[in-house]
Amino acid sequence: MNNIVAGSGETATLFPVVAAALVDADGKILLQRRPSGKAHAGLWEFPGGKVEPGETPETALVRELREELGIAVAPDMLEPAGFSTEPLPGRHLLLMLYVVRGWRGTPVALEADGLVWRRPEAMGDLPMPPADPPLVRQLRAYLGDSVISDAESASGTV
Ligand SMILES: Nc1nc2c([nH]c(=O)n2[C@@H]2O[C@H](COP(=O)(O)OP(=O)(O)OP(=O)(O)O)[C@@H](O)[C@H]2O)c(=O)[nH]1
Repeated sequence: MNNIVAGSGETATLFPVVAAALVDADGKILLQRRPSGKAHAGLWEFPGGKVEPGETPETALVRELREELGIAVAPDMLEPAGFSTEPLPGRHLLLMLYVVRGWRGTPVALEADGLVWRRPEAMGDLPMPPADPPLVRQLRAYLGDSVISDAESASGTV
């Protein structure tokens, strides 16, 4: 079920990963630094991780945010906001990004090397894994659109 046909004609195993863009009251997004000893060590990423067998993307992300940051997120607070794909050795990454605007608790780096809050337009100077720049572009478009539609609904034009 999980095998896809890669462009070369070979098959690759799909590797589903979920990630969150936590948005604070100033419109800043939380990024975490991957620890040494892991793939992409030292790079900045959206918190999240693998979808384990038997999990939905949403249950996986709720679990990862609890494990990595110590926060509680209700599944209905996860807004699908974009995706990216990237070939990896022996498998193919499918990285799904959700916007999260509400959670309980204060994020703490329980697994990462550090945390930083950045506006999406200011993320360019942080080194990120190759799959992430497309997500940042989609995030900027998504948040820009939702800011516009929030303003329109507040002014009664929608
Ligand atoms: N959470 C997260 N993972 C990302 C991002 N971008 C990206 O390429 N990834 C990749 O997606 C995978 C995430 O899985 P993971 O964090 O659970 O895997 P891991 O290898 O660190 O953990 P493991 O030690 O349990 O195997 C890694 O290969 C990671 O490099 C991102 O923005 N957020």
